[in-house]
Amino acid sequence: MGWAKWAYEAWYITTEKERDGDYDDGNDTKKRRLRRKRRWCGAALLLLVYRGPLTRNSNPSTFFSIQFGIMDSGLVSGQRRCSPRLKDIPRTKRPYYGTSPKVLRQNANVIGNNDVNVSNGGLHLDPQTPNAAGRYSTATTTVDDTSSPLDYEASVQASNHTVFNGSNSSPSLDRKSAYALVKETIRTFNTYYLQLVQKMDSCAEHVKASEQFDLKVLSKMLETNSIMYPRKRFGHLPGIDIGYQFHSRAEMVALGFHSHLLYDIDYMEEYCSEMEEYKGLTFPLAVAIVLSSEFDDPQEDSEDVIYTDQVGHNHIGSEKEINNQVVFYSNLVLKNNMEQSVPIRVVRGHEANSLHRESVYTYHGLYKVMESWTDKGLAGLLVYKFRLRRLEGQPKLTTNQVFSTKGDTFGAPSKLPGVLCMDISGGKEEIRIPVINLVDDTPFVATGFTYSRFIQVAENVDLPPNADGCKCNGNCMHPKNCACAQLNGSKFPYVRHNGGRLKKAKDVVFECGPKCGCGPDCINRISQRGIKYQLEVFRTLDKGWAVRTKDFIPSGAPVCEYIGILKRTDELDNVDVNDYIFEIDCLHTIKGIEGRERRFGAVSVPLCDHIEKIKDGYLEKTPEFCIDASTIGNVSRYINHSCEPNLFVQCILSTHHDVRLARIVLFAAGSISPLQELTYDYGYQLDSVIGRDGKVKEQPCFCGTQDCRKRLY
Ligand SMILES: C[S@@+](CC[C@H](N)C(=O)[O-])C[C@H]1O[C@@H](n2cnc3c(N)ncnc32)[C@H](O)[C@@H]1O
Repeated sequence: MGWAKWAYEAWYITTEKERDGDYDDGNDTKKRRLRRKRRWCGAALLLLVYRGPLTRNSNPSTFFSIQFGIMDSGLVSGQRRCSPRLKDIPRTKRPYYGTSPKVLRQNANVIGNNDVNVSNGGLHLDPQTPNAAGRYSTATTTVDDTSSPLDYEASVQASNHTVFNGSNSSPSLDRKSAYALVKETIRTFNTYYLQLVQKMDSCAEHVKASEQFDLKVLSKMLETNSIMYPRKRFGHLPGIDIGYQFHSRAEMVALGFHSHLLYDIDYMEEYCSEMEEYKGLTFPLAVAIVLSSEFDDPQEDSEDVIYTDQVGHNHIGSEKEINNQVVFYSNLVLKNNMEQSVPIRVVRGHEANSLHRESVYTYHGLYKVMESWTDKGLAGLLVYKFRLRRLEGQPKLTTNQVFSTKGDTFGAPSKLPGVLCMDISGGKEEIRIPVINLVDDTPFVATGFTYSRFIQVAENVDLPPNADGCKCNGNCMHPKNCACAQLNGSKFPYVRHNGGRLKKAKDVVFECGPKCGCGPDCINRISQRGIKYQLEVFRTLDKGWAVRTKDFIPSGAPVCEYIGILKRTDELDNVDVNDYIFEIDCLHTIKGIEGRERRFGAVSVPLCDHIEKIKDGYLEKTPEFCIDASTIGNVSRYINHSCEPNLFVQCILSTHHDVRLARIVLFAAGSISPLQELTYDYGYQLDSVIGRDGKVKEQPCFCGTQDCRKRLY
């Protein structure tokens, strides 16, 4: 560990120094030396992190390459939880609520799913294992037995329906496991990240330290066997479809999609040619390539890209000496891919132009290296260029994905086509919320509805008095001294990062309130600051109005509170249809009353004494109170349901401590890219909605996700 510490510190210090401008004296040699030093330190650290074999390459730009360690693949049957709400749904169709990645991985193995193939050396060409990857590979061998096992063009054609047409095919267990596992892996990554951020929260410049955090988080993921694809493999990775967006290079490493934080090309080394499944192939061979934002590619939307190694030259010999490029590592790798027709996963990165987002990387699909040639690069020196062409038969990226990839979110509302209202809040929110309809002629009618930022309370509801608060001054700093933090298990539930993020969903979050000594900037008041992301109400084809974000939203960030009139639920008994009711069922979900489940996965959080004391028998089957947003509300009334949502519901107590009247705040369940629709799980029990005629009402669900339960209620 001494080595790791040395490498980490050296890497950290050099990065800091460069950021602080310590080397910014116009001395290029000094800068180059610094970068090289940092690269060495980073590589050494990564090497230690991955604990894999070290191979020495002649090109300093790819001096070390990293192989993931092999994981064990013990066959242990994973259990899926089942509540009464889900009892009628076949086991394979039940929604996924966040079992640990480990259990999912075990499930994948138990069902013969080779999605996460950790035991056979990483290649998935076994015709006995029918999974997305298996079908793909099997198709290759059966379509044309004489073709190379890596003739991906044939396999793409043959497996079009199973691999690519996700939206049209019914969800299969293997696909579901892979998608769920991707989500869970990213969630684990975010959780570790936020835990680390919290540890560092007292450090002033922590916000900028994301690269160092990434390394630590990835090392923790390796320790806990949480990397989704720990072995490198060719072709598509199940669960990661074309158009999938990574929010950092580290996310790609966490998933095992591309295992370098720094280099463009991820490749398999020479020793792989000794493996049975790769017999006859010449290595090194690239598996994935990241075309970064600096990458100058004039043909952005074409099917071809021209790639030149970012380093561009071999820095062999003295520091100042820059040689012509020779066909070695990154170039050799691509040449090998070209000569053997082995396609490469291509990811394209773009700098963000919106709040809190650094970059986004979109998976564009499999590309084949078509040709290579030499050209004049910097100072007239020789560089190798490669033309990569997208394999045919792969779906095109949607407009949203392309826009999002470019960090472009359609510009100012006034310039947008189809704008029906410039600001639904009428100036009440700090950021305007436009309403847009690009799909049909439906006008936006807001008669009978008043926008409000704050909850209104019905006359027959008595709010409890404000609870005694903490005695902190200014900002609450030390959880041990803060009475509110103590209610949260002696920890602050939030970290300051990106304007405040909830570390993980809890049964209830106790925030500081009116009687607390702290001010509005206190870390324990994150949900009280109103909407800070650019949201947009838009028309959908089948779900009416919906809400999407124009900004990147980091996981755990508060998005909006469900606003409306706080009412007694029994008042609604005579109402026929009201689509805008939110039952405050915090206690019911915590205690599993009437089959209600905890809302955000199986995250086990200790119940605080206060809630523990409430006896189950005391609770009505239906929550006593609800928030009715039919006549008064905010943007959250337009947020639709999804069976795989990107928001989660968090109960929050910030004035009184009566959980039956808790505030309902929606938080980002993962990183949310611009232009994604915002959704949460309404959590209806099936057959729980009865019409006036006494018959069970059914509402089909159009969320369109892989694991859709098909009914809203
Ligand atoms: C709170 S409102 C959401 C906003 C609503 N779409 C609108 O146009 O005002 C809830 C209603 O939206 C529709 N809805 C929401 N999510 C849906 C989904 N996944 N599938 C079908 N309809 C949905 C249902 O009619 C539901 O009762």
